Amino acid sequence: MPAKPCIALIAHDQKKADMADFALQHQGALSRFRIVATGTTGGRVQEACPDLDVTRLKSGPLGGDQQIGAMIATGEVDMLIFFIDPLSALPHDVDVKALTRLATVYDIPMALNRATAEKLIDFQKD
Ligand SMILES: O=C(CO)COP(=O)(O)O
Repeated sequence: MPAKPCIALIAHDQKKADMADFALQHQGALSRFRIVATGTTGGRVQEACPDLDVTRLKSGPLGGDQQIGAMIATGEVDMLIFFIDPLSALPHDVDVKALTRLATVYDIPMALNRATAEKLIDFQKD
């Protein structure tokens, strides 16, 4: 069986409920991926969808965004869904920028809000 593609899931605090709901709604499509997530986001996704296998990395402000960026640079991530909060100041804003930059450099499909994520995940259904 070929290896599953990898999807990275990240959500800022104000968007975590939205991410948990998104994961619940799209459990079927997400189960076709290996899922990696920043620490707290991964916990919320796992809580909402206990059947999904989620690898939790460090929390975003403690390096999780950078870990996912490194995985993108080494070709390990095929898609990024990142629900960003554009209305709050973040101590690790530079990490967020670096991550979205690398996803652009490596031309990874990337959704930064739910509307785009819904479209991207729709492509995964057949
Ligand atoms: O801060 C984040 C992304 O920038 C998300 O990290 P957590 O999922 O650990 O909250």
